[in-house]
Amino acid sequence: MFWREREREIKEQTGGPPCGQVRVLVVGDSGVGKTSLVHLIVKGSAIARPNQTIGCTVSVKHTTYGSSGSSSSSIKGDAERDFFVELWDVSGHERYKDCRSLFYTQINGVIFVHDLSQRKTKTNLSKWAAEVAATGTFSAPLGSGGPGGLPVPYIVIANKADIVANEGTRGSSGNLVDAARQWVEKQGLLPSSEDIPLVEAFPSSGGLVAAAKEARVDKEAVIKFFRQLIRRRYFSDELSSSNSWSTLPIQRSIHRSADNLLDDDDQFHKNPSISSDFYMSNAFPPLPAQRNLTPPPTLYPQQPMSSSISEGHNMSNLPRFITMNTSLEMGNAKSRRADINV
Ligand SMILES: Nc1nc2c(ncn2[C@@H]2O[C@H](COP(=O)(O)OP(=O)(O)OP(=O)(O)O)[C@@H](O)[C@H]2O)c(=O)[nH]1
Repeated sequence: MFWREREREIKEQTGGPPCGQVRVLVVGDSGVGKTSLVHLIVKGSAIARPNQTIGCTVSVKHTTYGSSGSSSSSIKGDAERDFFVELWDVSGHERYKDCRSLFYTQINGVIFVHDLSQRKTKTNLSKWAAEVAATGTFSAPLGSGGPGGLPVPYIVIANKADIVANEGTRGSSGNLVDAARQWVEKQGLLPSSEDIPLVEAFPSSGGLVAAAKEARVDKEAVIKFFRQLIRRRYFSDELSSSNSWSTLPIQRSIHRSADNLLDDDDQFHKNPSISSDFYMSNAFPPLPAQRNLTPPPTLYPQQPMSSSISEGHNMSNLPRFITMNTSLEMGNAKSRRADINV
């Protein structure tokens, strides 16, 4: 009783939950590089010989989110809060096909991974999307479904660009995100280049391994995706107040079917100069928080805190992604990893 009271007092003083968590599913065919990608995201380094994932491995990326430097006199406006991004790396092996939906619970977002040197792995993403959509449960679902009816934000990562480059295939810039973006563009989901965040930090040549060697982790793409999920789950009032959603090509996105993911194409190779972005998720308006499913367990319940961010930003003019204060850069955040073989 005492602790509950104390917890409530702290929340009142700080204006919201001091920490939270979002769950991201990482799916794609076996061998496309999901584990390698997760390792790069979480550790910022390459993994030499990743073991084939057995069932599912959960890694945790620590990040902070908040509005430091706000002019607000309240503690609330200045507080940065801890968030934990759970990356559920689900084995792509067929042997787990019948049971892997066990891991599709309370999902906030999905990372689809395919191998640029194996076209089939890209076309198969539609199956993954449909499977997750059909058998998963979702936290903070969107109003309408994306590919296969997937009701949460997602990104697509085209991996192994180095192989494609080595094989002499007419390729993109070698940037994984470039490739993914071009694919997204082909789907007609990106309204204009001005909405595209910078992704220079993402592997600009070579694959994950090369990127990891140089300790380059995307701070402007993958991390923004995570922040978006955090915002959706914990700061949903902000999203509602932002009109940025409504400027997006909602119609086209909402009516996409799983088949769209099946479109095998050469788009990865057609416009190598375009920088990247692959947040299809932004094409959907957010739902009010009350429509969320039961959220995954966190230390503190969801509590929208619109004022903590809006001080520092003109919410009505937000780009699709909030430009975060430099103090929130992921490079400053400690990352920890806790692998749990489920
Ligand atoms: N050349 C190259 N190889 C990569 C890259 N990313 C991953 N690999 C290799 O691809 C192989 C499979 O990588 P994993 O990360 O285990 O693939 P996975 O998708 O997790 O596979 P499952 O656990 O079977 O689902 C490993 O040998 C990696 O070293 C890349 O960007 N370039």
